Amino acid sequence: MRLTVVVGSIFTFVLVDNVVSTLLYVQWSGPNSFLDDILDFDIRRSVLDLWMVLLVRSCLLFGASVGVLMNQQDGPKRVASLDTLVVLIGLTMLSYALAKLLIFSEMGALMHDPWFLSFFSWTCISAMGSVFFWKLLSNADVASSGVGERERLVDGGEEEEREEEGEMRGKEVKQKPNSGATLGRLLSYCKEDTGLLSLAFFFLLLSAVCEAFIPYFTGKAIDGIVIHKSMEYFIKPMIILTVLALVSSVAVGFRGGVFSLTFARLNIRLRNLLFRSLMHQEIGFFDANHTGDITSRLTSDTTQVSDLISQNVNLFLRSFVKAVGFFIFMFGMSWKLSLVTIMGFPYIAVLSKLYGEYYKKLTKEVQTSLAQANKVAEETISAMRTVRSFAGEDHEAKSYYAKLLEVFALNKKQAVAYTFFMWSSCISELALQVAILFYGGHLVVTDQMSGGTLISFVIYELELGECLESIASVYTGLMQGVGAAEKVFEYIDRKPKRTLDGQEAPDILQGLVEFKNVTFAYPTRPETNVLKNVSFSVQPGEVTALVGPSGSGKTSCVSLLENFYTPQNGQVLLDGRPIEAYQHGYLHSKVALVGQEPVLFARSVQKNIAYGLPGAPAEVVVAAARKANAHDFICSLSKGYDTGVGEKGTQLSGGQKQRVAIARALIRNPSVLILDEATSALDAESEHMVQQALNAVMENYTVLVIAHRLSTVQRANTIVVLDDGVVAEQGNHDELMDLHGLYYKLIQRQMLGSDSTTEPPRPFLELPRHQEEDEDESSGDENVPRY
Ligand SMILES: Nc1ncnc2c1ncn2[C@@H]1O[C@H](COP(=O)(O)OP(=O)(O)OP(=O)(O)O)[C@@H](O)[C@H]1O
Repeated sequence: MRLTVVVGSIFTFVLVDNVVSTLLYVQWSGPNSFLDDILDFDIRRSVLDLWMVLLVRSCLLFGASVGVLMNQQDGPKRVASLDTLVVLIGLTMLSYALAKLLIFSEMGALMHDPWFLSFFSWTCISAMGSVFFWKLLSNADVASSGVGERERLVDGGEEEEREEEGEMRGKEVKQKPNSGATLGRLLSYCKEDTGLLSLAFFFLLLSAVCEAFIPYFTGKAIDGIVIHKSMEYFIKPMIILTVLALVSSVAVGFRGGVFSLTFARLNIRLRNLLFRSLMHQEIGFFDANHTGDITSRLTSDTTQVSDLISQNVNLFLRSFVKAVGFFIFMFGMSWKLSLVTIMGFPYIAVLSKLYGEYYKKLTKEVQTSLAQANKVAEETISAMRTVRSFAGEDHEAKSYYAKLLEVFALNKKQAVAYTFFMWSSCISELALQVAILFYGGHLVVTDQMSGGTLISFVIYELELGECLESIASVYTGLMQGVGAAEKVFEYIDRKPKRTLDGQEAPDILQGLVEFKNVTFAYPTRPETNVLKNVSFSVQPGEVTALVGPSGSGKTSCVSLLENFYTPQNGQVLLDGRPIEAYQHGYLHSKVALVGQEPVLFARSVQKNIAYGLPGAPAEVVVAAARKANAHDFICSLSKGYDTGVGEKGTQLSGGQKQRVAIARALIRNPSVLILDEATSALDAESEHMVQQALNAVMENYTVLVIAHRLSTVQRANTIVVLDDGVVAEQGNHDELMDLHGLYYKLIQRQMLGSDSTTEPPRPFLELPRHQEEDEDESSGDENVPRY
């Protein structure tokens, strides 16, 4: 709402409040002058104090409104920061009015005076109204009020810039989620379980009603012995008590079981949604977020959500229904004592709210910190061989311990917060009990209540205290669950920055790849262009090689061709169409990649080869394996094609893995095959086996090959030399050698074995091309390819 409207409403409210309260006060005090009332003030007869309460709320609202009008930029924020204090003040005004009612009730006729009752009611309404208007002021729309528009525009502009910047850097721009909305959304995921939830609610009501009657009949049983001194009066309530206790126990069991079932289903739903959302995120998202963080949301956060929500919703409903039942009984027994009880509640509620919010903040921090620790553990364990080979065990253990200490520092904060919360909540409860006993004792002494009723009331009050304690702890637990849920929803709701919604799927694909003036920067490093105005093409049926020093951008070209990222400028075309115009599944069946370090899944060889093609016939798998020179070694494995390859394929050698990966690419019968350093990590024997497979493949496919070992690409139809993200040279081997440029230098360096980034060349690589050809011809080696 616009600030001017809010302030106008507040001024009107303050005016009306002053007029009405003063009129009611004057009506009550009659001919006595204001000064007499002050000088002769008696809390049991005067309502001057209620009028003073009016001054407090008027000053608060008036002062805050003027303050916000004078400082529209920060005013609403400052008002909002005092929200809880103002709620407390409002509650105190309300409690004071109730206390006044109780004091006047002691004076008999005074309480029934219509002017007093009107003044009392008006004070209660205005106390709540003040809190309402305060909230309105804290949320007022400063922007629309005209003044300060310029500042807002400047600020807004900056904000937009910051948002854009955030987007550019691949970071999320986060809005503070609303706890109520998150909880509502979680419950909406249980819609399908409405039947189960209704059943749980039925058992909940049944147990709560039974439990609500127990203190009442306990009081009856005590009255039977103390007042009636008769077994008959004692036994009857005892039998009812037993039946109530039995029914309530059975209902409690059913209720708990059904709730657990419902929330187990919620857990499954959340995980499923989250995993699906993750599967559709763009590759840049996985560059920017660590695997440990992501898996921690998928595992521990989702479990926390369902566990905490299940326990706490169960506890909250149970406590709430019981509390309502107890209240009804308590009001029936003594409205005066009930008012005393009511006065204490709001303070306990505010206390829990404050604690709950602080706890929620801490929980989020603990989870983030835990995810960091998990990240270290996961990274270390998955690279255990490297850690062992560098004797980094102790160092890694220390890093992990340091992360755990960070978690512990937060745990300490949680413990301190809990200690203070328990102190304050126990003390406030104790104060309430003392007040009840004190006032209850007075009521019994003045014959306004029987002793048995006081005992029942005290039992109810104790039970109510427990319910409220549960509700307070529920709030904390729920906030903890909501904190975890917000993190889960953040990923579920995340819209991928790149959608794979291309539709093209032509029947025939030539396999012509063109890079046209491509400039590209990774989303995590938007300021660094790793490819600059790169143009080259891969002709159908030919072998094109990408070479260049390490970090020159070869793999980045492959990533663009795989449609993992969008270039900032220029286009990557396949048969003349932009790569993103193709259907996702179609593109990856036509453009297949054998990566630097192929990743296999912990499944059988057969399933790895047929990955993404469920139901591929066995003979097709075998044919692909044969083409990849992998059939023989697969047959020699203990279970042949059904042999498991272990996590990431660790149970296979590097060369075997690579050949399975080649088979996985070939089974798709691709139009374009990308070989990214497919033999770089292999020993000579494995390389030979893989190279044999590749030689055969290269003759039959359009191939884009990247290799450090220049001998493997010398026979390519075209060699594109990249240098620091720029195409430095293009041509075939001879043309490039004649240029005496970068390619020539690379060849020279390799021949001399001085390129530190590569292995020393093997003997046959050292031969100049014509000599190599001569030797090839003379040796008649079938395996040396001619492209
Ligand atoms: N996911 C990424 N996020 C940010 N920067 C990246 C990412 N991958 C690579 N880079 C950077 O992009 C540049 C080009 O890397 P790229 O992997 O394409 O080079 P390359 O020529 O394939 O190198 P190599 O031969 O050593 O594999 C490098 O500076 C690298 O640091």
